[in-house]
Amino acid sequence: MDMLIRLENVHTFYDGEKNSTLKGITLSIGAGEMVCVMGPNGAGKTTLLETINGILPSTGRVEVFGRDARRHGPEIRKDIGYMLQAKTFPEDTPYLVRDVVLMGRFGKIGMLRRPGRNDWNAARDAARFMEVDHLWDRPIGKLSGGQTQRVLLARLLAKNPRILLLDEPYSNLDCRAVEDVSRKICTLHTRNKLTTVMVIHDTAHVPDICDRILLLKDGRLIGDAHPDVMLPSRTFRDAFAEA
Ligand SMILES: Nc1ncnc2c1ncn2[C@@H]1O[C@H](COP(=O)(O)OP(=O)(O)OP(=O)(O)O)[C@@H](O)[C@H]1O
Repeated sequence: MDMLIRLENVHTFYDGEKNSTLKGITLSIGAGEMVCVMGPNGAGKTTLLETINGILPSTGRVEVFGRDARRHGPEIRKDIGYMLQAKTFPEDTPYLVRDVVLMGRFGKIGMLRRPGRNDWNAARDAARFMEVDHLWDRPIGKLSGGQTQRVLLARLLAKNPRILLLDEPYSNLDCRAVEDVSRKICTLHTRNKLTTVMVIHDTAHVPDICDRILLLKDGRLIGDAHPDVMLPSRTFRDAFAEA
């Protein structure tokens, strides 16, 4: 399998912190894999996504698409769709759904060009796929949590990435919206042959097509296995027990 993401003995540091937040992480993620990252609060899950995205200082080796993620960050990020944790927009945010979806094209458009017809077409196709095209002219701040999440996924899709990094895409959603967004993520992953790394909290949110769960605790990778092996394991249960 072609390894798209490779970390070797990675320590990631936050500015001003003496100790590293990630502590010696080694892992590889192959093309087409769907990987869930789990672990208690503060384990380093978001930090792991940001390290893969090449935006935090780290030691060790971080390779994405076979290139050093810290040296080639901007080029690598053109092919990564990164969705931040629980984004909600204030009601008076001055953007319409179509503006937000089109933002997914900005990396391809560049600073000096205006969006062309193919950019609008890509945005519209993405909105259609995520079933938010009927919301096209609505202000982004006036949507429900599930609709907002689908618009943000449409923005990622408009970018046409090879890797998806999703930080808790299901937080703030009710059960129906979780099911709906989950189905969309899985279809997108499979249809576009993506490699997906997704932070989740709830074991009920592990998709059927998940290949592996990475278990983090205190900045260390303490487990890496198929959900059928990981979820019933003692390691998994103990990770969430109070220290
Ligand atoms: N900007 C920052 N500066 C310093 N420390 C940080 C910063 N961001 C996160 N941390 C610390 O790094 C550790 C890991 O945080 P991270 O957000 O990666 O955890 P997480 O597993 O995603 O947690 P959660 O489940 O609560 O979202 C925590 O101890 C946190 O306090």
